[in-house]
Amino acid sequence: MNASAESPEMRTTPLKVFAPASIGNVSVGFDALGLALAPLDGTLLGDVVELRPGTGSDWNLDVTGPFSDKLPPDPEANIVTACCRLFAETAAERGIPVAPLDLTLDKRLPIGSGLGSSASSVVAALEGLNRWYGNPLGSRDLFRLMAEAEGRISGAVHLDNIAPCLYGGLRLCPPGGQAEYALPWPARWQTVVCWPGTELVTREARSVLPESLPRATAVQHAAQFAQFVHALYTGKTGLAAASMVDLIAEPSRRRLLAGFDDAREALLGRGALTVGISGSGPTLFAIADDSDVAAELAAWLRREYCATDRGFAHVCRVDLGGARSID
Ligand SMILES: Nc1ncnc2c1ncn2[C@@H]1O[C@H](COP(=O)(O)OP(=O)(O)O)[C@@H](O)[C@H]1O
Ligand SMILES: N[C@@H](CCOP(=O)(O)O)C(=O)O
Repeated sequence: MNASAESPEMRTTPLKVFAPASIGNVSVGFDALGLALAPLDGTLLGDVVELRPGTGSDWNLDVTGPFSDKLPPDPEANIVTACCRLFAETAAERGIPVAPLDLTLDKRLPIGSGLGSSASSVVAALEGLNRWYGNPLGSRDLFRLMAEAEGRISGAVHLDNIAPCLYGGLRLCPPGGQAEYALPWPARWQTVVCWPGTELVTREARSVLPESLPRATAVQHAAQFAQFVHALYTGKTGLAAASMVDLIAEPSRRRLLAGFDDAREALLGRGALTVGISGSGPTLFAIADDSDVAAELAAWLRREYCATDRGFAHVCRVDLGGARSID
């Protein structure tokens, strides 16, 4: 923890908290597995929330950054303001009064991208608020608030972005509870993510999913999930990659992602170990165990999968730090 040494009442220096981008679902493990990402070139891929002493009687939010123009202009419609109010209510229920602050959201992740954009704002805001006030909420309560805030925006509570974004790494977060567990991730693997520059709102991408699945599909997914976890723990990276098959969301969602099928074929032909939809899309991810291959996949994606000049591709390692203070 990097909390400032100033006491909460006396704090005058701004506090900035960064929360990384994440892939929810790694093809296998729909709603139950998520991976935090850090671009190898040092790009800060995630949102930053800065907190300062309040200058008014209510919370005050400014939004800056490359994707600020895509957010609703009304601060009340921003999930960061909702997080402030949720935090204040929860603290008040525990007899801890909190004075409103001035905040700035540096919106660095595209909205509706499949990179856990709303989770990144939620985690940076709530982690920042808790640090600012001297950590009045325990980690379970804080995690619960983050889940609630993310659920409000994406249409369902799913922890597969919140957990990796907060704690880093690959996290297993069984739906329906608050538990989450760290899983190993192969050190040699590089994850290439490409956001094509278009938007796909999570709520809509969830609405195309089937309500129920055939028994054979459920059995196959459970087996593949178990095989994936076994392969990670035993270092069988080939088996792990082969287990990354999306039987739940991809069959319904791939038609929402222009060029996804062609991209997968091209990337597998260029040495990708596996290719999938990041979160609810339209970001695509591919895994490679060789730097040259990863760089070639990223170059191909920039050329062929990006649909607007705002799109990007990054070669990433796993982010093991999760949410953290930055200068
Ligand atoms: N700080 C924020 N970050 C991201 N989205 C926000 C934020 N505040 C409000 N929103 C709204 O929440 C919705 C998030 O859409 P969603 O598809 O869930 O994003 P993502 O999948 O990238 O997390 C959008 O309608 C967006 O306008
Ligand atoms: N498991 C969720 C993940 C959504 O991630 P996002 O980055 O698109 O918000 C899903 O697949 O719906």
